[in-house]
Amino acid sequence: MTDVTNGAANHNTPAVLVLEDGRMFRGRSYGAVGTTLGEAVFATGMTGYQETLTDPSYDRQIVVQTAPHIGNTGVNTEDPESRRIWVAGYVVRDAARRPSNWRSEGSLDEELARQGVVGIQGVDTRAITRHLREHRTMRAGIFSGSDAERSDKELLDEVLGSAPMEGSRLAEEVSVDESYTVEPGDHGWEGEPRFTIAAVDLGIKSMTPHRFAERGVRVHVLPASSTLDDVKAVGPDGFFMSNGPGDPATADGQVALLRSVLDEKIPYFGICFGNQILGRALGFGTYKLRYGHRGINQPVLDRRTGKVEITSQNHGFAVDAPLDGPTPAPEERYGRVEVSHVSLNDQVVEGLACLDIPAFSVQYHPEAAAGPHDAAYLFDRFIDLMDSQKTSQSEEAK
Ligand SMILES: NC(=O)CC[C@H](N)C(=O)O
Repeated sequence: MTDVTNGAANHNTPAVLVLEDGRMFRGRSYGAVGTTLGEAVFATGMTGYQETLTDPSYDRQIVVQTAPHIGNTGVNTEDPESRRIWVAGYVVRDAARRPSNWRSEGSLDEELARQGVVGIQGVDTRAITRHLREHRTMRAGIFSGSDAERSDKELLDEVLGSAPMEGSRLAEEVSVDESYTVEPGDHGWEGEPRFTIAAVDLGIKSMTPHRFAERGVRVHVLPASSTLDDVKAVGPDGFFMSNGPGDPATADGQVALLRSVLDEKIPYFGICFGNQILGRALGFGTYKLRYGHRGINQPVLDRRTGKVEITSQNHGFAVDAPLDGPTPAPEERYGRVEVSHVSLNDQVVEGLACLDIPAFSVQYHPEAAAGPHDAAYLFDRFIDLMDSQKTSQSEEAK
């Protein structure tokens, strides 16, 4: 929830970050002035703040940047990953006073103010991060201007009255209302599209359809509430579910949709929320991590190849699946499944691969915006999966 009471920030305007356990960090306003509430999380990316801010998976989250200097390259119109900034609030140590970059079209401070995003600067982000890491991510508020002058108790009560992330259903809030198509020809692909997929937007980042399109895949992006008929209407060779905000335990509609798609033997690839939905469709549970994984420097082991990837991540929940070997999926009709990828920081499940149906997913972000490109091979793996499914279906038809 954001309540902006007056205009752009003046850098001497007081601001305070209040955590739900009563810890307070006083600083100065950044971006819009007013009040905002959300879940405080930390992100460890050294670069790519525009991609972070515009990632719809950050809806309702107050993002603390561990990189101390933010805003130095300004903002441009090329890097956003969606139509707007989604973070509920923004916490930085040292905000750049003046942007300097050949692509810069304006200052981050002004852009945050223009979009009504309340932030705070001049706080000890290292101390905040350590606190969240030791205690867990928690509800928080940023209060600036006259709102920062209210009593500590009033501010804390407001934070304690806000909704927790557990149980939040947010994908519908950030998804598109109308479907649209991303054409390979608009992304450098020459010739006819090779495949067509239906991609459900649960908070999709624009780089994801781009990565498909540049490989010759036509992408029909569909709203979060789409049905099996909507999916089949585009004649898909494959099905995709995107990243997105909120608690995967609330995504019953999408779990039911994915099950019906898997029952049709349409190849599936999921990213992040799409990985959690595959986990649930197979019958596993999900749970909230203590402080999550957010940043563009997260090491993951591909257990099939033994290779380590440095990945971009943004998740607060994870799939609860057994790490040892292929196991039968709790939903028996889907056969065996294995945890294909695992976090090298804490052994959290980072990928699932089905052995008896054409479906796999990862918890991290191979679209790499921002972030390293190590995991781009996953888009090719999905193309190979669609290819072999098409071949085996045409052989069956003979
Ligand atoms: N980026 C994502 O898709 C995040 C998925 C889910 N909202 C989580 O926090 O774990």
